[in-house]
Amino acid sequence: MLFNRSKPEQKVRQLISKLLATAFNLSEKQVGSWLTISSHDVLICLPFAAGQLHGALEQQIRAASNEQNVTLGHIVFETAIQASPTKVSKVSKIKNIVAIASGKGGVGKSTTSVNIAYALMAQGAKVGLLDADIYGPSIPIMLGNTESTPASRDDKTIVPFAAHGLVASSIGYFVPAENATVWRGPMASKALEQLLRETDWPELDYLIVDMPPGTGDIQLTLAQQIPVSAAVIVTTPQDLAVADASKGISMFNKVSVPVLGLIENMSLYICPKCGHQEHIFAQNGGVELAKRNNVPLLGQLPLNIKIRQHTDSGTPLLVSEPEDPLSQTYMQCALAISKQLYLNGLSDLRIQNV
Ligand SMILES: Nc1ncnc2c1ncn2[C@@H]1O[C@H](COP(=O)(O)OP(=O)(O)OP(=O)(O)O)[C@@H](O)[C@H]1O
Repeated sequence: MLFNRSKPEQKVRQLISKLLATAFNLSEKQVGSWLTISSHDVLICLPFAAGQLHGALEQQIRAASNEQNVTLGHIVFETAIQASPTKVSKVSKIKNIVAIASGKGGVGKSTTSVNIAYALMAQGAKVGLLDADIYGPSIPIMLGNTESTPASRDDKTIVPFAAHGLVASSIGYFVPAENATVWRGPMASKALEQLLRETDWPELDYLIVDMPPGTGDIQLTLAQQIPVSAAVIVTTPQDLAVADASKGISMFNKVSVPVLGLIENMSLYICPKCGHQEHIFAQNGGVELAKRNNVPLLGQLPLNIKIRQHTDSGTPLLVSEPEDPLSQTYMQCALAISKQLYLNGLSDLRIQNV
């Protein structure tokens, strides 16, 4: 029979499906399509970036197969991220554009964008970073790339600059910060769209876009005219920032860009000498906002001098100290973003199939 799989193969499939379903809180049916089994060899093609878990998953699979006397050969993990649908036409070679936004300025949106970009890369995705913050393009400084100017190989497209393995570009090359205050939404979005479409990006799973802070005309036009797959909102826990972040969520809802969730930055300060914890910017503001809006809390980062020192000196934490617990927190946020975008795609499919 055409669909009759051999018994040992079926056993391997059942065992691995069960483990993956538990690990990612999905159904066995959902994870079943990730598996290709040939004889005793297994290829696991994950639809989101979860590189940090590959080793532990393999160990769990091998332990379970020993216990159940199931013979296993090679286990290979791959990352195969799908493109999500957008209203505006997509940029060639870029599967997903994820906007990182904040209602209020200075909450750590650029710092988060940079570290999330590296964390997604460390999780196994192909990632680029676009600095769209016309008011204060800080990405070149954070990537240690202040000297570079846009170059072109063919006088038509711009070559993005490379920084510690990441490709990036900045609107700051084209919009002098001192002029930004007089820019209107259509002007900013035109400049950004040109930069986006005329940059010679390599194949990317994700392009992270560091948006300008705020929820005004410029942000609304950018969110509408750029083919954004989804947005992530960064906030600090204090009331003022949370109120503005809430406006940010409403803005993306208005233009039907799904909000993947919230990252609460500067959640608390832990004294490195005595370990005392202080909620300098109030407590749980982001947590409550996420609950109120029924969006996931993707992660919480403390106020920590290492984050500032590394980012401000052009070697972000993920690059300089990838094993640091704070880097691991960024890794978990990156995994949550990637997985949430995948889950959004599943619910889109369900809607289309109704
Ligand atoms: N978790 C953190 N711990 C310590 N310092 C942080 C943290 N997050 C950000 N910072 C620091 O706070 C400052 C502001 O951060 P950043 O520039 O990322 O904010 P922003 O929201 O992008 O600002 P803007 O509104 O200007 O775009 C930077 O000096 C950065 O290094």
